[in-house]
Amino acid sequence: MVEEGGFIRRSRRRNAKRMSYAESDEDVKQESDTEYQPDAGVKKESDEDVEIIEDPEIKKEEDPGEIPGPESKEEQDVDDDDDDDDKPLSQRRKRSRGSGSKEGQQKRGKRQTKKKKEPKPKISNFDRNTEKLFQQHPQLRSVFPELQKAVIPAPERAPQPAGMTIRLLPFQLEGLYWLEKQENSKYNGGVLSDEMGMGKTIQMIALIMSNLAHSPTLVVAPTVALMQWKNEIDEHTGGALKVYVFHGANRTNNVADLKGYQVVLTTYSVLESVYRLQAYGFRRKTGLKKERSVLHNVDFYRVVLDEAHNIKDRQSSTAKAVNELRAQKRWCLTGTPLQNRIGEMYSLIRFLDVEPFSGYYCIKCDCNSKRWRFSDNMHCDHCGHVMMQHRSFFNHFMLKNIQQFGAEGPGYEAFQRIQVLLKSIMLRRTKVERADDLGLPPRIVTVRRDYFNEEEKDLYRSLYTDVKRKFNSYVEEGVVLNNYANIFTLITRMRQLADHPDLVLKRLPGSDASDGVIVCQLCNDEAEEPIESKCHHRFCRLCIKEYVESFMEESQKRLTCPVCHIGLSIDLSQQSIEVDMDSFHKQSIVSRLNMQGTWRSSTKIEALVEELYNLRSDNRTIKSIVFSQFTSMLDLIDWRLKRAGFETVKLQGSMSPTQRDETIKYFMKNIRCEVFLVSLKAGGVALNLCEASQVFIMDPWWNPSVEWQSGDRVHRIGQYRPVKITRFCIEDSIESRIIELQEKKANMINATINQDEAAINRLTPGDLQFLFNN
Ligand SMILES: Nc1ncnc2c1ncn2[C@@H]1O[C@H](COP(=O)(O)OP(=O)(O)OP(=O)(O)O)[C@@H](O)[C@H]1O
Repeated sequence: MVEEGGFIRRSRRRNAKRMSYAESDEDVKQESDTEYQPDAGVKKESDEDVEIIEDPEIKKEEDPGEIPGPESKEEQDVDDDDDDDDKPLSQRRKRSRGSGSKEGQQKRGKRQTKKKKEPKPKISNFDRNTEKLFQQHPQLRSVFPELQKAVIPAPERAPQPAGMTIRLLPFQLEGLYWLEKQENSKYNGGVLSDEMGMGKTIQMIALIMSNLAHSPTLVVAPTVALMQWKNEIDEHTGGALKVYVFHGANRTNNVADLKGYQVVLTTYSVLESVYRLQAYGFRRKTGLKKERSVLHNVDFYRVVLDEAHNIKDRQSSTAKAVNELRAQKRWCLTGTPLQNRIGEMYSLIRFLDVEPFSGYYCIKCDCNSKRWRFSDNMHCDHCGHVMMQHRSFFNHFMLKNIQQFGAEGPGYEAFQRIQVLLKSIMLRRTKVERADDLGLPPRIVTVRRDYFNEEEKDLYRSLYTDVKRKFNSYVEEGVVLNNYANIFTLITRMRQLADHPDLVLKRLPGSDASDGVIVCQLCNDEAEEPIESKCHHRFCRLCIKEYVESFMEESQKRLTCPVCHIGLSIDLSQQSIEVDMDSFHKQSIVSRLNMQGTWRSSTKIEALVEELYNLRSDNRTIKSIVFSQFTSMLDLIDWRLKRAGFETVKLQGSMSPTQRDETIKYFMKNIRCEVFLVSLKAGGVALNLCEASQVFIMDPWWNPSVEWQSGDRVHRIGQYRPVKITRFCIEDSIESRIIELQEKKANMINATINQDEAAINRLTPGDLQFLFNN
């Protein structure tokens, strides 16, 4: 009876642990690299009677990448318990019986005395689990030793591919040699991670040209880069490559059509939307309807992901959509270094299908699989062992110890393993390393500091006093994080006021739709690339992304919607909401102001006008790019510059790829057009604007990488003039504190190896204190 009771208690304890595991797993899922709960809903373009379909997979898929370390008490106990699982019940009972009996106690006593004499060396849980993994999967033992031994061939130059009308630079020919070798290796692809603007596109086109028998190649790119790919291919391959742009309402739905092309170009959002319609369908009045995805039914030779960090969230529907593509060779292009973003790297490894790094392994049997499949939320579909007994190779050997120990001890070893893997699958060169090949002119960055005029100062002071009072009361009550949404919105208002008071005083009404215009609920501007949260609030993609990424709470559980303050759930990579053009009335701030009468410009806008006047010269046009995060600011600048006699063009997120392309071409080719106004939300990445040599950044932001990317639009191959980047800062406002904070964070990026970029982007309570501390 006692024995039975003991057994029953024991089994109950085990269940309790399973439960707490399931809970904690859910918790850590929130801590995944995107730090938000992906929203699975999406709407099919232009179908009014379409209902949102949930993605059942997203919720179901557990993420071993996020399992708490085996060092946690919970997991340690379960592992110990589960050693019994393979034994017959009678033996388990015997052990349990023995432990309660006199004989058992005597034995234990003996064991304890023995233990005192020769203490066993303590084995860490990591080592214990590693050994279990190796026992069941002996082939894993040699993975790292072999990688370490692998000979990385000395860089050689491939011949210039026939048919390419552009001469590849020496380091690009080396890149081509590496691409060819890598594609024919067991990895079937890899990551080309040259710094921005060094010609990753050109090198990939050269790879396609080097063997035209293999086709088609699918290139997935951000919308802003789509036409650039087409132009680069058309210009530099003398018509040798037939290109199909899979985008827009008239795209084909015939698989055979695509097979006739060497290159198919599409965007992440189109790919995600066609995949969703195929996998989950959409509801019409007549019932659930699924639609076959053309892109997922072609056997591509190769798939190239441009700006591959778009799939950094492996739980996002975009990552799922790319993983389901059929291709023999897989490539990722990204200009951002991977070493510092270990969690994000995993998503790329999964797309590249690098074995054994992308797989899951059972520590109880030889079961291994590419997918995490636990239909009953407890047992593996393949082997029946419980979740806890499965390990993600990448997570176990690389991620977990870094998360736990940083760059020390076992964390350092894990970091070394990552380096070894990257050596085999990634090529990265920097502009500094290849300065001789590139022949790039210098790049000078300056901060122009101005002071508010009296009227602006009064307005700013009253807003600031109010904000500081609120912030201090949150600090006193210890509720800073609970009020993060409020604080973030208030900082946005202060930044807008530093640009021009009208951005705050004349902003659009609080509702998220006004006259067909979607209004971002964070910046209160017309939303750029609008996306929607589960609670149905709409934001510019960039505004909400920055909001999510800046929140420092590790679990992200307390992150709330800035509007309704319930827990925020939003898929940052969802397709933008299409604006209904029939009911759309452009609500530019200019149309809401009396510009002819009493309107006053601002200190910052006048500072820009002064800079641009100083650039004017009689014998040549010096072209400039002006970046702002706020579209209304760009509207005001546009109006003011036109009055001052400057010809301008503007790039906004609401433009179609063709409109963007035409606007860029107009700026590049029209000698009279001096200023290009670019919304940071629309044109921060993947733009080639090297006709310009001056960059003006209107509103500083604490994430330095956004500004670096802006500068890289003009400091790239093809630039022959020195590039000057001017950052505007109103000295007596929050902007000067932001710049200081930015410098602090930039130093951190350089100083740490295990600091992921998300951490740098976060605004900790300490950072907030720093911002309000004047
Ligand atoms: N060998 C070359 N000769 C002349 N121009 C070149 C050469 N290689 C690249 N370029 C030009 O340099 C510019 C930058 O190249 P590309 O867009 O391929 O860079 P990238 O590394 O993909 O940049 P990003 O990371 O910003 O997307 C393009 O305009 C391209 O035409």
